[in-house]
Amino acid sequence: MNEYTKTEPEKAILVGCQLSRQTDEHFFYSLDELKSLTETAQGTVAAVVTQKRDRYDSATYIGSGKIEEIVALESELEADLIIFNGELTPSQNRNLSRSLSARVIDRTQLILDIFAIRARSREGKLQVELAQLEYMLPRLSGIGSTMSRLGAGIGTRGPGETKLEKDRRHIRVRIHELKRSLTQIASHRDRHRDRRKTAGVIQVALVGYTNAGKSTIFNRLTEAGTYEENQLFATLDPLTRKLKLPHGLSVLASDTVGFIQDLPTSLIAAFRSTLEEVKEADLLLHVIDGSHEDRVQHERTVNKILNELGASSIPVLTVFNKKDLFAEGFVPSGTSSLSISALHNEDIAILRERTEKEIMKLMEYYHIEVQASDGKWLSELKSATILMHQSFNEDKGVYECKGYAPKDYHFPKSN
Ligand SMILES: Nc1nc2c(ncn2[C@@H]2O[C@H](COP(=O)(O)OP(=O)(O)OP(=O)(O)O)[C@@H](O)[C@H]2O)c(=O)[nH]1
Repeated sequence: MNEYTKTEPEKAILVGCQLSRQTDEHFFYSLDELKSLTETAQGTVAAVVTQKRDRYDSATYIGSGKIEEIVALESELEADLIIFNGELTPSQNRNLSRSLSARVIDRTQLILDIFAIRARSREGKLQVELAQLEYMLPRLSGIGSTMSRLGAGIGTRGPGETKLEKDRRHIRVRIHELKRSLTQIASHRDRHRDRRKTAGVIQVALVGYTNAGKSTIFNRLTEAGTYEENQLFATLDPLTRKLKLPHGLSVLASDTVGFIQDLPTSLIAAFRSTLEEVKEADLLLHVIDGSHEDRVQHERTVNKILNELGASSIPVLTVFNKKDLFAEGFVPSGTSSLSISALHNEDIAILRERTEKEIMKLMEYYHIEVQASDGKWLSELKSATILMHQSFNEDKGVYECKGYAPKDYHFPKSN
């Protein structure tokens, strides 16, 4: 529960408009997704209304006959809000709000709302607030009082609602402030990223469709190794933590925002900097809810977004999660994949091992001898490489060490 959660779920009517150029598959998947998104935002779906058109009505998005149908439905079902499965222009929103008594929101506002509930890092929260305000600004005038501020239910919640003022001037000032803070956070993050790169720290990013279980896996993978005194790890965003691999090497793991189909453009822009982490990653763990009937579309959606981000060449380990809920007989295929349940410790251990194996593929095998007197070097190898094997060679008086090291790793000089 969070402070924006209402105890009574709001009743929503969903409205979809299928254009002639849109396939049934895409349209109904997108509508199904809108249903899940509504539920994620703690609403219930009371009815779904659809219409086929050649193009959206420029004044009201859908035709007047459909609006009358919705007017009748909203009073019959006592709906609290009408959610349109698209992006309404400011004037469409105004006109629809005049005809309908329930609150009108669109897909973008719904998604922004979910992001507002879920944003965890300070940067994420500020970005959602900025995207909400920028979306709201042109839609302010002439809208009923419930729409003119955040915090009035689904589609209106946000991390900064207490600071918001109704009037545009205040919003513009706040937008300016948010942009400044975000620039500072971004440059701070860039500096850290550079330091991490220079230090050769390997980075893993968890990506996946919303609700796939990324955060659950992330927390379990990293719980043993949160913050260390080590400077490199000390002041990171809370969504990047240390992940210790079975042979002792520590890498950095980042949790990312959940992906959604047709992510509104304003949000892609807002989250671009957070998603930079994805581009910088050496390995992606693509988490898929294997128990979800739409898992194939989910996987496609995520791959499409990765492609758009320019991250499609990064090696991926596909993690089919929620094995405990898989349909009978479902066995995911794919060479670089595994099935787990994030709720089972033994599966998390298997994932950790598998992640280490994938990271080894990015490294170079080494076999070296370390002088017995050179203990410092040995401990350096343990912490900076995957040291698979070490044994003492009595004849030579050296340790034989075998393992995998980052490609640009500089082996320390022996005494
Ligand atoms: N039964 C079952 N539930 C799981 C498993 N993994 C995660 N869950 C649940 O699935 C829900 C979503 O998990 P999260 O970890 O929040 O998912 P996420 O991918 O981070 O979601 P976003 O924040 O939307 O990106 C939570 O209720 C988890 O408890 C699993 O292996 N089995």
